[in-house]
Amino acid sequence: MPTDDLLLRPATDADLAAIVAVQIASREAAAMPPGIHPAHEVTAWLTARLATDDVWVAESDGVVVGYARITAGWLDDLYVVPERAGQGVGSALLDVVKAQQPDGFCLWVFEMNTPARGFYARHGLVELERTDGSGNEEKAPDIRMAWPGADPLAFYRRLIDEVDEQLGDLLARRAALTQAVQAHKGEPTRDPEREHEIAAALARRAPALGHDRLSRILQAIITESIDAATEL
Ligand SMILES: O=C(O)C(=O)C[C@]1(C(=O)O)C=C[C@@H](O)C=C1
Repeated sequence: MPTDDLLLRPATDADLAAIVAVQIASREAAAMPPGIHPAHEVTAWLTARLATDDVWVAESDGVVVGYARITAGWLDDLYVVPERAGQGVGSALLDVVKAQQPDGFCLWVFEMNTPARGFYARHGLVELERTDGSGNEEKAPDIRMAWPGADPLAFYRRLIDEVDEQLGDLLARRAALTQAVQAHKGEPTRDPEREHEIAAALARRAPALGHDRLSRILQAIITESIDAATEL
């Protein structure tokens, strides 16, 4: 069916039941881990989200066939009923999302969901980072993708600034711990075996960087932490 029959409009409270049904049907048919919330919990969740988030529906002949849910900088949900998959409904909704978030946005997609990953890649989204799934409810590996918007450099720099806020806090905490151990030892001493173990642990969390690079990064962090304490 062509997409010229589609009406794209902001959702209203009256769309709640339809949106819940779209999400459940779409998830069941998609290459995703099974939903872990029963319908009444999905309903409660989306009721609250409708009040706060920017939700758009795609309507065909008066029937909601897909929806997108947006929060600042994120596309949180994009679901299309299985009967209308591959017919441009998702693309039309994604165009709405791009128009609503011209400065770019991120989303999480399950690694196993290769059709969705291909769809997003075809629409200009890029892969940013991967997780082992330990941080999501389904415990399934996922991928953060991004559409970098009108000014990609500014978009990526904003994301770097967000991560560096956390990195700065972590470096301050780590330096304080190095300094505490060194103070306990009484004089600055290095323990290469211990540093090797730490680099190995870091490499398990950041395999793309690998042991040798992380070892050099760790060296710099420890050396600078010790130096900072001696300069106090
Ligand atoms: O564990 C120690 O012995 C420390 O002094 C701490 C620390 C670190 O900051 O992790 C610093 C220097 C050593 O070479 C090894 C590790």
